[in-house]
Amino acid sequence: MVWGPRGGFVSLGGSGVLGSHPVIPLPLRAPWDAPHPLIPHSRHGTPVLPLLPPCTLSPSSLGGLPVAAGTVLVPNLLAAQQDPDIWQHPEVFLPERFLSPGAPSRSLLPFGCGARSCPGEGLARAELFVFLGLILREFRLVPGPEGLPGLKGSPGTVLRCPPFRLRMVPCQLPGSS
Ligand code: HEM
Repeated sequence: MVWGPRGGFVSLGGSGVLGSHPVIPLPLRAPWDAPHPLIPHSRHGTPVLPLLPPCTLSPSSLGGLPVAAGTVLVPNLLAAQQDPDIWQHPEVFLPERFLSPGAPSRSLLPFGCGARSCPGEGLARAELFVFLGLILREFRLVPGPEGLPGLKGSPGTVLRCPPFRLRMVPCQLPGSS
């Protein structure tokens, strides 16, 4: 999440763009002039849960193909979010991709979709916004000598970011002494 547009850093510490209240209110907008585009992107490209195996309870169809009851389907969210037909340069951290009017935001599926989509999505988004906002406001994030890890993630049941070192330098907010 410390990757900034085009591989640089996101660092808002000390800029005052996120206000100075102890708690960042949700309606507050990020400096890219749209509601926190970092949040969709923080899950874009590398969804936390890349593979989910639901099972059909009754006969159905998918893309015109019949699916028998009891079939285990494995939708690949990772592949969907890296589909080059929908996303330009899906491997690159580009939060501004969500700002343009025609942005394919509905193709972003970190929380799944349909009847079984994640019921915790609202809470997760709110938490991400508040905690990420606070961290970015209060600290300047400086990478260790090894630099930042790539954006691919370590495969497993959940897709994890490989370990890396980061220094969190407290920032002086404008107006505070
Ligand atoms: C960044 C955080 C989170 C991510 C990326 C995430 C992602 C997902 C995904 C992809 C699914 C499967 C959706 C599907 O099958 O189509 C799911 C299901 C679920 N999530 Fe989350 N989730 C997050 C946070 C949470 C939180 C905070 C809660 C609860 C407070 C939660 C509760 C659930 C539950 C109960 C299900 C199962 C829904 C069902 O099978 O009907 N999740 N989540």
